[in-house]
Amino acid sequence: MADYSLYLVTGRHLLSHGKVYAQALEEALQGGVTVVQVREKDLDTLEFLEIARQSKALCEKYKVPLIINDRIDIALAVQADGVHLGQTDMPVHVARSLLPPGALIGVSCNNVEHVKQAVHDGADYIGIGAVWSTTTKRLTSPVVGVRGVGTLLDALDASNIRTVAIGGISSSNLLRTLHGAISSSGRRLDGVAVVSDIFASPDPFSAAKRLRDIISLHNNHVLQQRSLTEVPSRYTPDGIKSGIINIMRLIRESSPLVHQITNVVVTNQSANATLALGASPIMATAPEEMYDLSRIPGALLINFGTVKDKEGMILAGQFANDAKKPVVFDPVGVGATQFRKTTAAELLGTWQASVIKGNAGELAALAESNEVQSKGVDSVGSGFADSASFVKALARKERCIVVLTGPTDWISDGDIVVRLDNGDKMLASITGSGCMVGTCIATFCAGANLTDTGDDGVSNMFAKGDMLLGAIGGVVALTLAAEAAAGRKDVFGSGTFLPALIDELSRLTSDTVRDKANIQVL
Ligand SMILES: Nc1ncnc2c1ncn2[C@@H]1O[C@H](COP(=O)(O)OP(=O)(O)OP(=O)(O)O)[C@@H](O)[C@H]1O
Ligand SMILES: Cc1ncsc1CCO
Repeated sequence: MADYSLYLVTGRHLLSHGKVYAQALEEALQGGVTVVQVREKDLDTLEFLEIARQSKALCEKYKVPLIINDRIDIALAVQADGVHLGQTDMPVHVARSLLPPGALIGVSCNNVEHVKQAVHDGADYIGIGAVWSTTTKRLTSPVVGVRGVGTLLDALDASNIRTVAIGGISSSNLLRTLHGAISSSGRRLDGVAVVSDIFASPDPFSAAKRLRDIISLHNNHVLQQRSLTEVPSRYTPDGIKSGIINIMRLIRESSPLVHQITNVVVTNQSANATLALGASPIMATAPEEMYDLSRIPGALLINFGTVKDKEGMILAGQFANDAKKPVVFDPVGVGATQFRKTTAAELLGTWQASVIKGNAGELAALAESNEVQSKGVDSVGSGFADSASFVKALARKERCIVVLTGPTDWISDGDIVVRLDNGDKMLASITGSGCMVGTCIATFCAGANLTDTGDDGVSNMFAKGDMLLGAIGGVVALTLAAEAAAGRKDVFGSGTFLPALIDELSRLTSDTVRDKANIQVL
C-alpha cells in the first residue's frame, strides 16, 4: 500500500534559479517525500520522457512510487507506478485497460460529483483541490477550502479509496489543512500534495523535512487524542470551578492583552468589560498592525457584527494561529445576509478558531441547519430541541469549542457538553450582551493561554492552554456578574444595568464562583 502522506508534484518550470531537476528531486526525496508525481504541461514528448526516466531512477533508489500526470504513454515507457488524471483527461476505465495490473490511478476532484464518480470508477486515490488558492496552476474551479475538503471526504462513504489534498499547501498552512480537513465521521486525509513549497524552493530537502515534521506533529496529536478515553477529572463541576478561579487570578496578576476586532455597537462596553476582568484591551482593525499584535501574549476576538475589516480579520487569525494564541470567533448575525455567510466561511476556511460563540440563530446558520431562524442579530423562537447534541456535533465539525448562548448556555469540545444555568433576563434587554460574552471568553482564554496546560484539548495545536475552561469561565463570569447587577437597588432598567454589569465583573470573587456557578457536565 502506497504511503501518500507527503506527495510531491514536480515540474521543471518551478525550479529555483540554478537548480537542476534531478538534484532538486533527490533532495526532496531525502527530505522525506513519499510519492512523486511528474507534471509537465508544456514539454515535448522527448523532453518529458527524459525527465520521467530521471524521476524513475531516483524514485526506485528511494523506494517511492512514481506517478505520471496525464501521459499514459510516458508512464508505460518508463514503467511508472501509475498515472494521475484530471477531469478532462482519459477516463479511469480506459487508463486501467492500458496500464499493467496494480497500476495506481489518481483523479483530481473539485466537488462531490467528481468524488462519487472516482469511487464508482475504481480510482486508487483522489486529489482534492484546490484547498487553498494557488499561483502554480491557473484555477478553473472554485477553491474548495479546508472545511470543504471535509465535506468531500463525507462523500466517500465506506470506500477505501485514498485521499490527498492539493493546491497552495505549504508549511505555513499545512497544520491547519490536516487539522481542519476531516469528515463528520472523523475520516482524515491520507496525505497532502505539495508543489512549489518544495519544488520551487532553493532548498527542497529542508522544505520537505519541514513538512514531514508538521505531519509527524499532527499524527502524534491524533494518536494522543485516541488514547484519551476518560473525561479528565478537572471537568467535574468542582474541578471546573477551581480552574475558573485559577484563571481569574492569572488574568488579574498578568493582565494579558485581549486584541478585539469587533463591531461599532459594542466596542466601548467590550473594552470596559475586559478592563473590569483585569485584562488589557486593544481594539485594532488595520491589517498592517496584525503581526505586531500577534506577538504579544493574550488572545484574539473576531466579532463581525458590522463586517468591515475582513482583511484584518484574516491576517489576525492566521498570525494568532502561528503564535498559538486563542482565536474566539463571534459570527454576529451570520444568518442575516449572504455576505455574512460567505465571510464566515472564508474566515473559518483560513484560520482555526479556538472557540466559536453564538446564539441559536447564528449557530444554526453556521451549521446550515433550518431548525432555528434568526432576525438580524437576534435568534427567533425557543432554540434547538436538543441543544446538547447540536453543540457537540458542531464542535466536532469545526474542530473547536462551541458555545451556544441563550437563557441556558451550552458548551462543548466535541466530547463533553457543559450546561450553564446562570444569568438574568436583563441581559436580553441590552444590546451586545452576547458580544460581551465573547469578550469575556476571549479574556478567559487569554488567561488559560498563560497556564499552558490542557494538552488534550482539541484546539491545543493552535492555541496553548485549556480553551474549554476558558470558554466556560467567560460565560460564568458574565452571567454571575449579571445576576449581581440585576439584584442591585440602584439598577432600574437596561440603562443602569449596563454600568452595573461592568462594576460587577470587576467585583467577581472566587466565593461567588464557588457558591453560585450552576454547572452541569453531561
Ligand atoms: N433569559 C435569560 N436568562 C438568563 N440569562 C440570559 C437570558 N437571556 C440571555 N442570557 C444570557 O445572556 C448572554 C448573551 O446571550 P444571548 O443569547 O442573549 O446573546 P445574543 O443574542 O448574541 O446577544 P446580542 O446580539 O445582544 O449580543 C448569555 O450568556 C446568556 O446566558
Ligand atoms: C445591534 C447590532 N448590530 C450589529 S452588531 C450589534 C450588536 C449586538 O449583536
